[in-house]
Amino acid sequence: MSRPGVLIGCIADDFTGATDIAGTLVRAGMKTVQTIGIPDAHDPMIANAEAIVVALKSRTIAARDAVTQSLAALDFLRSVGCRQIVFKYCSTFDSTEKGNIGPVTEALAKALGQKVTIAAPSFPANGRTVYNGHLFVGHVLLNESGMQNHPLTPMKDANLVRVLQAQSKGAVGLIDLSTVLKGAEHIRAGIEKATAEGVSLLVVDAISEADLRIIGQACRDHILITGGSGIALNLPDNFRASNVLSGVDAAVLPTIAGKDVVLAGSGSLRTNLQVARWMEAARPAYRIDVMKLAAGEPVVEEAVAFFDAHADQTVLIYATSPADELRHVQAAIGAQKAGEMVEHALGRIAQSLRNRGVRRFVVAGGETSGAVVQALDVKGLRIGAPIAPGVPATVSTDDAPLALALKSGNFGEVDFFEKALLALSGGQS
Ligand SMILES: Nc1ncnc2c1ncn2[C@@H]1O[C@H](COP(=O)(O)OP(=O)(O)OP(=O)(O)O)[C@@H](O)[C@H]1O
Ligand SMILES: O=C(O)[C@@H](O)C(=O)CO
Repeated sequence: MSRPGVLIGCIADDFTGATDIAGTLVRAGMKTVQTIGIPDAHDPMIANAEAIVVALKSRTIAARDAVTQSLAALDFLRSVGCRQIVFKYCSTFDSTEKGNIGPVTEALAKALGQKVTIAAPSFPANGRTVYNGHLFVGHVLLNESGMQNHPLTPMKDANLVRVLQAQSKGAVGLIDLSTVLKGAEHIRAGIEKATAEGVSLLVVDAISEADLRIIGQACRDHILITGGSGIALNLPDNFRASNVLSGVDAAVLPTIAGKDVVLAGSGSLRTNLQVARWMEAARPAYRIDVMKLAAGEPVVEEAVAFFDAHADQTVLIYATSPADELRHVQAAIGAQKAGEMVEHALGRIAQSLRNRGVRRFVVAGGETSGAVVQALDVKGLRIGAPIAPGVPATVSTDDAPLALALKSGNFGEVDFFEKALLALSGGQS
């Protein structure tokens, strides 16, 4: 069988979201590489890839910049021959007031000449389901799940048709669960009917992986699909059905020797619990005091000194704080500025620790992971086995490889940090 080249190209709006969908494609048997930003089309790291996930940090930037970056990623993916494009955003539909999911989807659809595009953020393995267009996290609506307090993208409305409509020029409609449950033909008919009625974006209900697989089948011929990582569950099978996948085991990574560290910049409820669990176990932890950081105090140097003082143990360095403390800091400094300062500090800390022999990084938070990975000048990631749903182990593609676990804020059980450290050191998680 001759190699078909790259089949699926994903544009992810943050780095942990990128590893999430890359992990899904790997588990489905696709040789997948994650690039940090847009690489050169001749970069050797993409040589044998069947899927490429371009990780952008475009979730919280201005909509026009997110559009420009996403179109550049699309150009790259098309230049290497991708047959299907997935725009991957958060399963909690994280968006700023002015976007960016609507503007980016519409720009990609226009560039690809696609009339109607689905939006399917469901991720049932992590409790995110969509029913009658409303996004639930576990048993509660999105806007009651803690996401209403998100530091950068507070989600105050669970009705995704309304949220997406507010961000989009075209009309937004819904393919509801009763249609999804009737099967792929009915979904296709629903999409055709909506298109005829002038709808160009369709939120699609899904409450199980089976639903997402059927939606994936129904959209087999869509050149652009958007959603959470769950929408990719069936895409490799669509290609497998046409016998164009190599079938090589995609998930074996080398073990990386060296020191390790946990860096947490997520403000999510789950990361707060994971940090609390670390403290309960009386493991060493340094808290980044954002007010001190803002006052120009040497917080980065202190964090590194703390690491040095605990050289024989694994250290957690965190800015994660409960919602009320976060609000206090944001009121004093501004949410955007506080976020950037914390990200910059964690990036500098990561650089110093790498110079001290750290080779394995567990990072919590999408924006935070973006900042850390960029500070470490990582260009690409090979994707390994899952540590938790949505979080695979990864190893960077450079000559001096690093092992990284990039965790979305709300992912992983309370003992995720311990599990990830074990998995990255070559143990079983
Ligand atoms: N104590 C703090 N005060 C103010 N801002 C903070 C604080 N701690 C973290 N931040 C900022 O909050 C933002 C958290 O976003 P990040 O994407 O890293 O985590 P998350 O939103 O929980 O995760 P995800 O996007 O993966 O769901 C970052 O910009 C981070 O720098
Ligand atoms: O879809 C998700 O929930 C994650 O991959 C993510 O993008 C969170 O930042």
